[in-house]
Amino acid sequence: MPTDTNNKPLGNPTLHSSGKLPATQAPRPALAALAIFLDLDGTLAPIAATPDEAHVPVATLHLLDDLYRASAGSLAIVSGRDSPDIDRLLGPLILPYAALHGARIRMPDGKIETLNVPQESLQDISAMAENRLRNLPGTILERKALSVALHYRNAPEFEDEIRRLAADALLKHHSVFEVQEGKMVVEIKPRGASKAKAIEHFMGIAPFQGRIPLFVGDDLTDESAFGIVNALDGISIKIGPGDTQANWRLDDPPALTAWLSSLLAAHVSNGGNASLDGRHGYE
Ligand SMILES: O=P(O)(O)OC[C@H]1O[C@H](O[C@H]2O[C@H](CO)[C@@H](O)[C@H](O)[C@H]2O)[C@H](O)[C@@H](O)[C@@H]1O
Repeated sequence: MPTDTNNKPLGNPTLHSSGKLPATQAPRPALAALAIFLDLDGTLAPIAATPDEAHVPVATLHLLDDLYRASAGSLAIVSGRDSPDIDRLLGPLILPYAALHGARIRMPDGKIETLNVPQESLQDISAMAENRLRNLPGTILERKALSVALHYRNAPEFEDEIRRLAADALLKHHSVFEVQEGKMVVEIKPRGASKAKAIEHFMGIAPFQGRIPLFVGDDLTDESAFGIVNALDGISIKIGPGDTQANWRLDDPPALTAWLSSLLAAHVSNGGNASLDGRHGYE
């Protein structure tokens, strides 16, 4: 039975139409006890027609800043995006992150750890993708430091072609790369990199260590993270519809910001403040 911040049962939860409980009825640990991990696209930034058009609303940036402080820095972004994109989308905030599906991590002290990936293989895949996508108008090739994303949101008729392209690319490079499907996208990412491993890594270090992990995501790449968070007795929340192993669900990014704001409000009404000396842009 879910409980509130005082461990009181919340009563009879009503199932979300999807068969998952709405996260409004999830346990609500104090922010000081939480390790907060948030996906970016589809979770903080509403899905847009192209990667460049996505943005995080300003009110969400302020909320993240407050949560970061109130949780004493125990908040990280866990995304498939490349690292410069994460900083651009969240600017002026500079937050710990796992970028590129966990292949690159910025630790709480600012140090960056990157998986070793053979650049020749990546270039080979990129060149092949560029060549074949030329014949698929409306598709987008997103080149990232350690992966490539093949987008078909604006050309759904090429979904099968894109899947074939990714499979062909892996014929030669499957020992170091693997396919990650997502929302109207097929990505070729470093084999073994995962959001689950990134969260495990963060959970082994301060200030995350010893806290209850919370992860919120919306997409297939988030499923491994839901799995590890469940295994650690944390709180896993899926944004939007679709099968998931997350334990809770919220409808969309505004529902998430409302829920996170309520955690912050409980923190403030319990006498908490948001006090971490600022590397952030909102002083
Ligand atoms: O792990 P995430 O932070 O959710 O990133 C996953 C991928 O998100 C981006 O693509 C998705 O969002 C785009 C903008 O809304 C949308 O146009 C696209 O269809 C989605 O698949 C991003 O471009 C990828 O690099 C991320 O891996």
